[in-house]
Amino acid sequence: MQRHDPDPDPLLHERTHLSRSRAALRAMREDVESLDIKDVTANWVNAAVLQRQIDDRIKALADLSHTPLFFGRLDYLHAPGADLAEGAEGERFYIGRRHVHDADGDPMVIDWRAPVSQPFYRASKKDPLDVGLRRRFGYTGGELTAYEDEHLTDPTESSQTSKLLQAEIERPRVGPMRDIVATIQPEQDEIVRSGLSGSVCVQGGPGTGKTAVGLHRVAYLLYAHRDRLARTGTLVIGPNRSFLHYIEQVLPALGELEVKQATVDDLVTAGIEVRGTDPAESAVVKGDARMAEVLRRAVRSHVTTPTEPLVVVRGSRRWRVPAYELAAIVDELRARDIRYGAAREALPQRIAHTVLVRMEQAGEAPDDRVQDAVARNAAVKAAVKTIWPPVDPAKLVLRLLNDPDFLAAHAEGVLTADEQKTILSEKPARSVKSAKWSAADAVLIDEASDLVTRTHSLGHVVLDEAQDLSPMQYRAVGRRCTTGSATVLGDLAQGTTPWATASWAEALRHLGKGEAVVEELTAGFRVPREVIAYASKLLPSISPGLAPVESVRETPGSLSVRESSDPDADVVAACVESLAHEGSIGLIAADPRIPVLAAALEAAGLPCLAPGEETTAASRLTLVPASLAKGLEYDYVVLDDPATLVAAEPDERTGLRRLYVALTRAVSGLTVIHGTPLPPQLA
Ligand SMILES: Nc1ncnc2c1ncn2[C@@H]1O[C@H](COP(=O)(O)OP(=O)(O)OP(=O)(O)O)[C@@H](O)[C@H]1O
Repeated sequence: MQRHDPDPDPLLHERTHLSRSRAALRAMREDVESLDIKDVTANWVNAAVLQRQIDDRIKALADLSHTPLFFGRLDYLHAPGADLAEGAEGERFYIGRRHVHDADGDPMVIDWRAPVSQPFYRASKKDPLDVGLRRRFGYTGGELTAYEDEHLTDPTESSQTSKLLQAEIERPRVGPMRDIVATIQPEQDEIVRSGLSGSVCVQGGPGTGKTAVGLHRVAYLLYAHRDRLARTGTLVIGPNRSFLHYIEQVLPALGELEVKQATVDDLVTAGIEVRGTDPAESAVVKGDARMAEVLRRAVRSHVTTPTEPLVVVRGSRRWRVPAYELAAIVDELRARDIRYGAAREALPQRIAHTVLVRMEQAGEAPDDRVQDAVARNAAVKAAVKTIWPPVDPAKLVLRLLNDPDFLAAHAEGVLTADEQKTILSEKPARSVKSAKWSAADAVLIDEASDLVTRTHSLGHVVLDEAQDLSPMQYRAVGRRCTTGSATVLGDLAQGTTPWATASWAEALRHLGKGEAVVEELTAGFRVPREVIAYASKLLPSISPGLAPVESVRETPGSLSVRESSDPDADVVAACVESLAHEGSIGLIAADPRIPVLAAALEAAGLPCLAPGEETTAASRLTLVPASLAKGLEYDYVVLDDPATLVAAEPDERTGLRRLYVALTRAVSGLTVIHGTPLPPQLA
């Protein structure tokens, strides 16, 4: 494909640009390293802050030998508009992970997130976006070794799938998740670059790049709205620790070190310890959005209408506020859309104001200080304590779950009698401390806390594996981005909780982002065609109406399904067989099978890791309980008995969905070993 290029040795030319860019990056780093802040900072706090910023900047300017400085080049037909381009006078741009400039400030490498880089991801023969040539670079061990050209305006050149993209997708997966900056696809790029103000929801089957897209979107938003998001903060929410560990390197590799990660449980368990679990039926009711109304009523039930007048003594005078006037103040505060705690704080001032009016009517001239003093008066404080008492969210939830009458009073017409019975504790705890709180209880406490004091909202939240959240969990996440936006990622077919999301529209409503656009990703970058076709046989049973993923990869021989009369031995043998290949291996099994298989592997002298432990070239086999497989991937997967995996779940649909997740973790090959008959859907 080099026929259009007049350059006699393009590769040499590009390598020269690479080494010059590297030198320029080194010079940029040295500039920062040589900054002397002694003279510019007046105090040690400023010095420490500045030093930290400098250290971060130095880290961000590191030249990582295994991540190429640039991966693409765009030759524009015309110089892009000066307002758009980082280097408007040039027509050729090298696209990389970060911006690099030479001593004169001219760009050597353009950040992939800059507007001028966008055509690298979006330009096509149909719409070349003024790009004459798009070049992709291939690297081997940090060396630039190949390039691939597309002449977008040349009608004689036929479109082909990029071999470099293909190679990137097929590269063995050892270690944590990698970034995909070099190969983001057009439909993914649209999501990555959608604006900060709007929320986006992405429905996509296994391996369509939802997690990758969500993480790159954060990196993009931080680039495009750095100041705003530095103030308001960003957060990535994932299903569990091992998953978060798996993805934690992606953003730092893109130069973003400030993004926090958490599970939903992490967010809501501040101050209490989760030691209990709920049976499914009660967790479903506790996770139902109607609980928000029960809690709202319970919190507000603490407010009482005053029946006694209030008498404030100041000096020799007594000021009397009649009960009906106090009641009017309370009614007005009740009607306002403010938090319980905020209203409670406003109440003494309102009462004091009424007293002040009385004083003025009596010819006094009280000022603000008098109002403050009245608000702090013991009689006023005592009245406020009776009328609008403090509410402890955990105590409130404890009482709802322990006291049938209290629950009935607030759940009347909201929860049925049976539902109320379901969530009442069997062994009522005496105190918040001794209670065996469950994860669902923690979410209730979080909701109650928000009714009392507004939860702090972040600038942007990415919610991964969203399909597993209960409505109450969506609400908990939603209140952490009320003033910001969200990226919601999930797959309805992979929902394995009893309260799994059935429709995105409804989930987004619970999240408070009903206006979010739902996008769909359908191209699969992980699972080979044969394997995804096999797994997709489950779709009609687990998520009728969802289209199967279109794998971009043909890998003949990637699926092997074997019946076995000695499954433990055959599973071990399949692991040994997989280990003969390069890359990571995951042995996925029903959770109850894990101890047996761990023993079998040990007896065979095969050491294995737990999910979340990083695979390395030396230690590549992970034993994965099916319950933790979500979101993860392995080059080769050995799947232990599907029917057992299905049977380990509370119902068939959940079992088949869990199986769908397990069947879709493989990048290069899947071996299914079954000692019992396969579920009929797979037969
Ligand atoms: N454009 C791309 N170029 C290269 N690799 C990609 C691209 N998009 C996705 N991938 C790779 O495909 C794999 C699957 O991506 P990812 O884990 O983000 O998918 P997912 O939709 O979140 O899957 P799941 O539903 O199973 O959680 C990852 O290894 C990811 O790096």
